[in-house]
Amino acid sequence: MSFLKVEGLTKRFGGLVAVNGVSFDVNQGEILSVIGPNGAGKSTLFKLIGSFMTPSAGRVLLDGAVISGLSPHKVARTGVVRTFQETTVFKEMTALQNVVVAHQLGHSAGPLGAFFASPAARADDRRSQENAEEILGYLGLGHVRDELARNLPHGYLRTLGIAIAMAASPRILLLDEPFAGMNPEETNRAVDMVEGIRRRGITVLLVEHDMRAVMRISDRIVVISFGSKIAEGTPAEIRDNPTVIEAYLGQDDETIGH
Ligand SMILES: Nc1ncnc2c1ncn2[C@@H]1O[C@H](COP(=O)(O)OP(=O)(O)OP(=O)(O)O)[C@@H](O)[C@H]1O
Repeated sequence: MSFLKVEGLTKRFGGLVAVNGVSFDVNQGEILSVIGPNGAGKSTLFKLIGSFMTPSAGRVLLDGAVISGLSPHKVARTGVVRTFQETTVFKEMTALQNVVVAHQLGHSAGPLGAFFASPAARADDRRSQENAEEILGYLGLGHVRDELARNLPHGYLRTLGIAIAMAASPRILLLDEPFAGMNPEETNRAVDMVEGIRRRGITVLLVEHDMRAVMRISDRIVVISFGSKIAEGTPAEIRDNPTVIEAYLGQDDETIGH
C-alpha cells in the first residue's frame, strides 16, 4: 500500500480547471517534488493535499485512509503537515518560544492540565522544550534560539516556519517553494536541511521553482502543466523528457537543469 496516495484530484474555479485529475503516489521516506511552469496549479494541488481547499473531485489517502475533506487541523493530526507562512510566526516571541508553543499546541495535556500545572503538564513543558531545542539545533537555528522572531533575517524566519511545522511531529512534510528567492549558498544550506529532515525518517513533498535544487534533492519528480500531470520519474528521466522540455519552452525565468 502506498503511503500517501493522490487520486484524480481536480479543482475548478468557475470555468478554470486549476488541477485536472492529478494522480500520484508518495512512498514513505522519499523526497518527491512537484514542478511545473508558472500557473500550472502547483499551489492549488498543495492546498488540496493539506486540506486547505476542498477538491471538486478526487481524493487523498494516507495509509489507505481518506484524509481529503477533513479540516486542515485534523489532517495535520494524521501527520500531513504543511510549512507555515512567515505570518504565523509570533514575531514578539523568541525562535525557541515559537517552536515550544507549536509543540505544546500539538501535544498538550489539555488546557485544564496546563491551568493547574499538573505533573502531566509540567512533563509536557519539559518535553516541548527539549524537542524544540533539538529541532532548532538540526535546522541550524540553535545559535539564534533566544532572538526575537521579529529580529531574524528573512532566511532564518523561513527556516523557523519549517521548525514550527516540525514541532507538530509530521510523518510527511509539505514544503511550499523552500528555495524561492535564495542565493546559491542559502540554497545549499536549505538542501542540506531538507535532506536532514528526511534522514529523520520524515517523508518530504515539495513544490518548487528552482529546478537545479529539485534535480539535486528529489528521489522522484511529478511535473504538472495547465493543471494536468505530464510526467513522473527520476530527475534524470525528467531532465530528458521531451514533453517536459516542451512545457518549459518560453519560460525565460526557468531552466530544467541543463
Ligand atoms: N482562489 C482562486 N480563485 C480563482 N482562480 C485561482 C485561485 N487560485 C488559483 N487560481 C488559478 O488557478 C491556476 C493555478 O494556480 P496555482 O497558484 O495553483 O499555480 P502555480 O503552479 O502554483 O503557480 P506559480 O508557479 O505561479 O505559483 C492559475 O490560473 C490561477 O490563476
